[in-house]
Amino acid sequence: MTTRVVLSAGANMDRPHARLASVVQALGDRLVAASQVYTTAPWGGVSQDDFLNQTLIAEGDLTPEEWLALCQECERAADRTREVRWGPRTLDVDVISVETDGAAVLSDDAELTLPHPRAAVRAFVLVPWLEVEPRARLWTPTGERTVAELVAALPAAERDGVRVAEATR
Ligand SMILES: Nc1ncnc2c1ncn2[C@@H]1O[C@H](COP(=O)(O)OP(=O)(O)OP(=O)(O)O)[C@@H](O)[C@H]1O
Ligand SMILES: Nc1nc2c(c(=O)[nH]1)N=C(CO)CN2
Repeated sequence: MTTRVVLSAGANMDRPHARLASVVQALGDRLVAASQVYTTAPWGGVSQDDFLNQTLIAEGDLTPEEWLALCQECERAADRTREVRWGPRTLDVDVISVETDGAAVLSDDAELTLPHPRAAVRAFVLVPWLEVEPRARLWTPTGERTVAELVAALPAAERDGVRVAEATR
């Protein structure tokens, strides 16, 4: 089964640029598009350093669960620990959406909820995604929306908190 996945990678501790690069490397030739790396204001109410975020699109013969496993393997390789919810992290890789034969996979399983239930309100996911896929669409509880519409609906302050990062290694 060939699937197409949208992933969101984020990091705000200990060499965040290199952490994002490790996800690109893990995807290898399955990577079909990578946004620029963005500096983003922390979302979720925890006071912490800005994040670096990148949205990645990949295709391959992986099930949705296998894409999640690949994301979690990247997090483990980055020594990711779970301490504070929405707090600082070396690397977080979320599965935003999965398509098979052009149709979105929908799941309300807590282990893998698809599309990602908070993607539609996260500027740090949507703005980089729009860069690489201007016609992208996302299922939300109120129906299918274009990512462009979702970005336009965000509070301006949240959109403005997402900026292309300076290239650093
Ligand atoms: N679409 C998804 N992508 C990634 N993880 C998911 C998804 N749906 C459910 N999960 C589950 O969420 C659990 C917690 O994930 P994680 O610790 O990365 O959350 P978080 O990054 O703190 O918060 P958020 O989920 O809001 O981004 C994981 O164990 C995973 O099984
Ligand atoms: N800007 C930004 N904020 C976040 C991020 C993230 O990747 N970027 N990840 C979080 C953990 O889910 C919580 N808050």
